[in-house]
Amino acid sequence: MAETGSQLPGIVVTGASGRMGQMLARSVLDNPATRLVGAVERSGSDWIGRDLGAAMGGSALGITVTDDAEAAFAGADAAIDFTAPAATVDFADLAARHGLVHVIGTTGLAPEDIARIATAAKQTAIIRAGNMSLGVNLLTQLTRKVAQALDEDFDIEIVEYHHNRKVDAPSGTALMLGEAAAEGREVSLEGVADRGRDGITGARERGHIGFAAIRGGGIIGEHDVLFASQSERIILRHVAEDRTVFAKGALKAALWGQGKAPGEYDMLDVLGLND
Ligand SMILES: NC(=O)C1=CN([C@@H]2O[C@H](COP(=O)(O)OP(=O)(O)OC[C@H]3O[C@@H](n4cnc5c(N)ncnc54)[C@H](OP(=O)(O)O)[C@@H]3O)[C@@H](O)[C@H]2O)C=CC1
Ligand SMILES: O=C(O)C1=N[C@H](C(=O)O)C[C@H](O)C1
Repeated sequence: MAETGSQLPGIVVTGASGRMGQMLARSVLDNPATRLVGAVERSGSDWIGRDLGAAMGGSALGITVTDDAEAAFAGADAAIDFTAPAATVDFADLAARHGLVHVIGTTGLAPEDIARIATAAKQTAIIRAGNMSLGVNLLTQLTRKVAQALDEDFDIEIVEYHHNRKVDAPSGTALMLGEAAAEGREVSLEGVADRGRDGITGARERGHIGFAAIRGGGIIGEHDVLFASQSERIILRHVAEDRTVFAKGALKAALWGQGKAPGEYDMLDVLGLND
């Protein structure tokens, strides 16, 4: 039976004034299978109290941007959250209390943030990924397979490129790719990651996985996984041409999560790429 407007999953977007927040709000509004039911910003933002559509430079939508996340979450089926770590852990608690699906795109989470999210996921479905695009999630699988096939004669280096407003490094995507490479090699990433080189570093250690972060202009997000031996190089590369790839994945996750048991999920679960 076709769903009527009020039965479609209602979605709240947090960080609504942000680069991803605006992209997500537009994607929810454009998707005939979803309803936008709330837009949350941090207290003090000059978007609070304004109509979201007008604040985004278009016509009014009848949705007022609020800092009352509690009220916004109470009436929703899912929250899509691309904000900042301190906000995301609070939103996870809130999602758990209201039993709504929490889709987390926020990166730069510390181990204690991830532990708090895991606690919240005992009460509701939480889907989290450092990159929600189909391409990057496929790339993690390829990276794992290539790392498995090659021995430590091949040095693995992950190079990420982002815009000059990005606040965390390595990117969430770079860490996903690093985890995939470490998994392929059957080692713990923590034990082999080189997350920044400066000065007299000594020669590269065999078996380590290196990370390098480039920040410049408006680069949306590009990632290279380099496998380099003395005589050949393989480079796996993903380029995000625009932010719709992330929003599309997040929306897919919000819909996929409806009716799922409490727990932690990732985009491989959503995309059916777990093998
Ligand atoms: N997983 C993925 O596929 C992707 C992940 N990201 C990640 O998403 C996050 C956001 O990226 P981006 O949109 O570029 O960043 P922006 O800085 O443009 O947006 C973040 C927004 O969150 C808001 N915010 C901060 N704290 C709160 C709070 N307590 N309550 C409500 N809103 C809050 C910010 O408000 P203010 O500016 O006023 O502080 C801002 O509007 C980053 O961690 C980024 O790495 C980005 C793209 C893809
Ligand atoms: O901050 C961004 O912009 C992005 N962040 C994510 C990350 O940290 O990998 C995903 C994407 O690359 C864009």
